[in-house]
Amino acid sequence: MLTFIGLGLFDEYDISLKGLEAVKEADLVYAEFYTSCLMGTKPGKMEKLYGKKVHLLSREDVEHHPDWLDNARDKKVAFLTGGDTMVSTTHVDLRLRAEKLGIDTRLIHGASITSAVSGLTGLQNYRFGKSASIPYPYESRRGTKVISETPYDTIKQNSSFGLHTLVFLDIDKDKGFMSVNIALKLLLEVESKRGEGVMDRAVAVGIARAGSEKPVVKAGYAEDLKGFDFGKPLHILVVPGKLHFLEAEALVKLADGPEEIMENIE
Ligand SMILES: C[S@@+](CC[C@H](N)C(=O)[O-])C[C@H]1O[C@@H](n2cnc3c(N)ncnc32)[C@H](O)[C@@H]1O
Repeated sequence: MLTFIGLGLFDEYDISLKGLEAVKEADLVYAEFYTSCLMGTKPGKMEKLYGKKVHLLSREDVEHHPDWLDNARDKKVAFLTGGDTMVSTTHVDLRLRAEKLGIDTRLIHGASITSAVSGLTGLQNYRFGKSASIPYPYESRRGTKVISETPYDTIKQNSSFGLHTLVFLDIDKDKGFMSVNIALKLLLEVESKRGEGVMDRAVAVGIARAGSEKPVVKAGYAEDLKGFDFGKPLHILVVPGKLHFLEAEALVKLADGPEEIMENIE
């Protein structure tokens, strides 16, 4: 049996009781922290709470060579992931591989950043369009910096329908956790190249450390927000589209947004 368990958002206590029971009962416990991670804890603290050794898996172990899956043929295996295990991950592939090997699978859900963002900002979940991800720029073979324009295009398309865009930020082994500040700078660089008015007049909302005692939620014009100190990771960004009156009020009152946001009410 392979049990996918979402760990929630911030520390070892965010796991559900059902998840905790399943980890305690497991013969083997694996975890991946490259799609997301819990910044308020460490593997050692998790192991203490679970009373189990946690084997850390790389992207390679999960997506290309999941040899460890074989253990789930005759043992109870728990596979842990930050947030909800199936939200903005490709772990359905792992589940399908397991099922093809004749291994039974089940899911134990965890709180996800996708729902936390609606809760913290007041932006309604059903008014979001397609999500985007911002990767770190890379160097082309000619040695020039290449910035992905895909997130800019996704924001542009969602905005044309009045929809909000949730923007996931890169987690890179070498470069670290991308901040809201870097993400906004990259989007504004694309704006100055393309000049289509998607970001320069946009209000954005940055969120840091959802699930912690003191999450930071700050709304403002992209240009102003790019210098704001959001503190430690993880960070995520939202670019709102048209706003319902209550959403606009929440951004002003709960996210310290500029009063002009009220002009964006549909
Ligand atoms: C690829 S998504 C995976 C989402 C995860 N499976 C979930 O359900 O929450 C990971 C990205 O979401 C954002 N994120 C995840 N947890 C967060 C948190 N607690 N606070 C702020 N941003 C977070 C970061 O931008 C991070 O790089």
